[in-house]
Amino acid sequence: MQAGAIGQAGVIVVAAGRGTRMGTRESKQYLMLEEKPIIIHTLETFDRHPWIAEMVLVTGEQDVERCQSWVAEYGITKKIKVVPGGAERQQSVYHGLLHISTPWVLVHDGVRPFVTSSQITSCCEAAVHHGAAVLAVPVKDTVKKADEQGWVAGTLNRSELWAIQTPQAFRRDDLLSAHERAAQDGFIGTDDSMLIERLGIPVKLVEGGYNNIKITTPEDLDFAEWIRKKKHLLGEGL
Ligand SMILES: Nc1ccn([C@@H]2O[C@H](COP(=O)(O)OP(=O)(O)OP(=O)(O)O)[C@@H](O)[C@H]2O)c(=O)n1
Ligand SMILES: C[C@](O)(CO)[C@H](O)COP(=O)(O)O
Repeated sequence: MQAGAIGQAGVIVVAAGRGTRMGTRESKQYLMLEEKPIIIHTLETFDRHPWIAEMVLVTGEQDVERCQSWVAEYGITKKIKVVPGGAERQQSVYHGLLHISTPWVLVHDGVRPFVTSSQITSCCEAAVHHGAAVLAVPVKDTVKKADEQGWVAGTLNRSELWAIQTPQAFRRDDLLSAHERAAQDGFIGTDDSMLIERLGIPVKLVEGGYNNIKITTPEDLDFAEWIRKKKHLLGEGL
């Protein structure tokens, strides 16, 4: 394996959520953005990346078939499996992980379609160098803690705060152990790094981008349209 490069990695793209905060009838990962479902934009970026050897798309059980059709229709070229997920994001990642055979694995939210090829590269390089890596951006707002009555309970030191994104890259065996340990302990985390951190494995932060948004609420769709238009103006693909 070339120094600094991850060699051949697998990616788990999780897309089995219901999108309750978006509130649309169609799950947000299947909404159209520039005439393609959001999830296809996400898959295409990983499909084009030279270090990604295999992909696992985790969807709701009821969506496996239509996603398999889309993968063919939109010409995804890499080895890809579409598998059903679980009730929590964490379970969906675990279901996907059971189908990964590469020594390194990336986990990515299906609803982050603006991840770039160079962000994937940076995340992979940092993982190989440091053992585990996550994309993140410095927090721009002042962040306060609140008490239960809605009063300010303190102000956090912003210079220490990062908003965590995906992809997140780990050794496959570490991630498997981390998920098994979390399941034994009944621990549910909001990202995979939390599970890795519980094993005492250091995780390196890699600067991501403020455009690598997770499409979560309706206003994110407007922002996604704006990012798409801006990328066109700049002559960049999605
Ligand atoms: N059981 C779940 C829950 C979430 N996800 C995926 O994890 C990513 C990040 O989750 P989030 O934005 O919270 O998506 P939803 O769970 O769909 O949204 P909500 O919490 O508003 O219902 C999404 O790509 C989502 O499809 C998943 O694969 N399986
Ligand atoms: C993994 C993640 O995208 C990091 O920001 C995020 O935590 C997952 O989203 P959720 O809304 O907490 O499920």
